[in-house]
Amino acid sequence: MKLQLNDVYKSFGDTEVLHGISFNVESGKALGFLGRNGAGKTTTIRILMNLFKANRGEILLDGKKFIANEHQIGYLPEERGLYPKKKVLDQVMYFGQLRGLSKKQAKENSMAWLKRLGVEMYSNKKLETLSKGNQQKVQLAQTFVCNPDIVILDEPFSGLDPVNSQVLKEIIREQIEQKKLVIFSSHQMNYIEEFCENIALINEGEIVLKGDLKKIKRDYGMNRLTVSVIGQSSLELEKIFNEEISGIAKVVDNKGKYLIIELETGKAKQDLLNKMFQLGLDIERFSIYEPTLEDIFVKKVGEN
Ligand SMILES: Nc1ncnc2c1ncn2[C@@H]1O[C@H](COP(=O)(O)OP(=O)(O)OP(=O)(O)O)[C@@H](O)[C@H]1O
Repeated sequence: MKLQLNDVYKSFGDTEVLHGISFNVESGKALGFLGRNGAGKTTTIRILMNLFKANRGEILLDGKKFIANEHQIGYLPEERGLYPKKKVLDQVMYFGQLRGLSKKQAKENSMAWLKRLGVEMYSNKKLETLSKGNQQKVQLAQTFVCNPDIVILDEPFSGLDPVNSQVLKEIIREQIEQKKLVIFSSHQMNYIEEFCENIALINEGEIVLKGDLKKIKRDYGMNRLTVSVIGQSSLELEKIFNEEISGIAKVVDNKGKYLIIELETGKAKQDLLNKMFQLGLDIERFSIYEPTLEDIFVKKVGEN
């Protein structure tokens, strides 16, 4: 399956918040959808879910108009939508039935998911009596109860302790392996790096970066190296770079234990190595720099 958003616009009153965004999601390759607070992620997801109507643009699934109600979608919204006074099993089942499962199937699936998420012992308790993390797990059971083909997770790890995060990680990995179409929105970059082959970065209602995360990292790392030497602090080494190596490379960041440097245009790694040997520097570290997603995020949308 391939989901395509093409040139989607959305305004609230006179304020346009999405200015023509486009990106694709393919099954089996999770998409990390990220951006700063207020960038437009939730609005985009709500448009996908048909909770908001776009002013312009189209959403296609395998080339045909995408109508959310015609598909099994597991949506974990940012604002959690459960009933505090209702019993846990009843509300997960209710949602399953709402999505077309028979009562029997809904009960079976609900119990299986509550068990998988380690909250089956609360099935007859009112939701409001559960801890925040356990309520989150019930919400996750609801997300998966109808065995969705499309899974949209907005900050799914919020409130989960490390053990429960591990359980959820396994579930998400499974969903990806089962070739589900997964959209994962989070401010926690480490999770996006862990699961997502592709990313779409939205800033102030525009997609400013998208595509294969590995390739994006390679492109961002281009011409950058991490360097340290034995017997010199990173501050001392920074000074040497500024004073004696400036035509070959410049320091872009001092990480304390090492420097991130960028080769000047037309200069190669070998030029820098030669110069460092010439200066008698005892090289400890000299490797291609691979930026983290957080580095890329801050660089791309960190200003202002
Ligand atoms: N119902 C609404 N009415 C008016 N403006 C809205 C509405 N929903 C969202 N907005 C505005 O649209 C913009 C995008 O908001 P959105 O919730 O999509 O951001 P987000 O990327 O999900 O942010 P966060 O990471 O904080 O959840 C914001 O300026 C927000 O104030």
